[in-house]
Amino acid sequence: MFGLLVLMCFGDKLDEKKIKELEDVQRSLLINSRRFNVLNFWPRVTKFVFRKKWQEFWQLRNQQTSVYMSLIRERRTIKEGRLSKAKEDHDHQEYVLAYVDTLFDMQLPVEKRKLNDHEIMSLCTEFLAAGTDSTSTTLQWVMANLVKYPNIQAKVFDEIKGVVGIDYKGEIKEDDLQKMPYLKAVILESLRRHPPAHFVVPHAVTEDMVLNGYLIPMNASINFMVAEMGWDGKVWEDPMEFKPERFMKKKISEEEEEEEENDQGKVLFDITGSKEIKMMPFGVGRRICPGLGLALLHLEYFVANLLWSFQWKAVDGDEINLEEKQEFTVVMKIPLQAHIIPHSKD
Ligand code: HEM
Repeated sequence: MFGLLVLMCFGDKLDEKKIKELEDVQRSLLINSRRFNVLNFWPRVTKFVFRKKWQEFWQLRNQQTSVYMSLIRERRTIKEGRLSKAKEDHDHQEYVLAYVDTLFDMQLPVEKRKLNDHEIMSLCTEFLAAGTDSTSTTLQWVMANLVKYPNIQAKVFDEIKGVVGIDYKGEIKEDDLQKMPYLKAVILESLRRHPPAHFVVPHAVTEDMVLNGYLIPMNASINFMVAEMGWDGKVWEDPMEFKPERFMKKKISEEEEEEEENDQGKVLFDITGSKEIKMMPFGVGRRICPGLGLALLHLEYFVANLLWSFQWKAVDGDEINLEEKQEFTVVMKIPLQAHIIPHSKD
């Protein structure tokens, strides 16, 4: 997942060694983020009290800056080179835009200036940190449930088979995924039952306000019980059960409205919460996760291809344990172990 996002962030011409360096420094910062949190309080004082911790922090931070800066500069040179070559050759060969390219061109509307390299680094760090663990943790939860419930796994496999045909030996493509509502329902059910973030990023209001009779003071840190919302028995039937069917539109009788016919068997759920909020694994409103569409696409793509290539089985005598553990995201306490057996499609 990290490799894929690095590719989307910095484009295709990357040195493997640099990707590895980037991964190492990003992981160290993530793992140590809770330890370093204390440095946010009274930096003037903690500079002396936690001198060693500050040194450690700055060492990692300098390492991070050096790796990111060289990647940013390299990409800028590649971009400028390719664009001027394309002009010279009147060559309209497609240039695949990377996330960082969009930042080079961005103009801040109020300050009327471009982003500097440190701001670009900060946004690239956010892109990689926010998108990697959240998606890979969710993927692990989805696969764990598919191993635990072989009947659900078989249903997804049958759906894929129905779309591509049993003789198909290639990769499941993005267009095929649009025709797999049950697969989408499995992913939504996993996000409801095992959201990788049990809270969103803290929010605040810019002036005092009263909501449902409660005073929300200006600048108070506000958060939402994301996991509890998805497990609320007043909203969800058997909330702790893994039932993807709850996201499928119920089949209706033939006599019912003809216009509803097209919706039968489809997933009809608004994950953005624009009409009502029954769960919010990506947050809702203005600060909703901007990677939502990308995350769902990646999850559907990986799950479909992992199931199309292999049958996933529990290791003999092993119960799939769905206990949770808080790391950067909420992960499986005992990571998934499974036997994978290639499907014979001959
Ligand atoms: C299953 C995968 C993911 C989940 C569950 C998830 C969840 C979330 C949540 C709960 C928030 C905070 C929303 C709030 O504060 O109200 C968030 C923010 C964010 N996410 Fe995701 N995310 C996922 C994947 C991704 C991906 C793939 C990317 C980009 C590559 C991404 C980029 C971001 C960014 C940049 C923010 C901060 C937005 C802001 O500050 O306004 N996320 N995400």
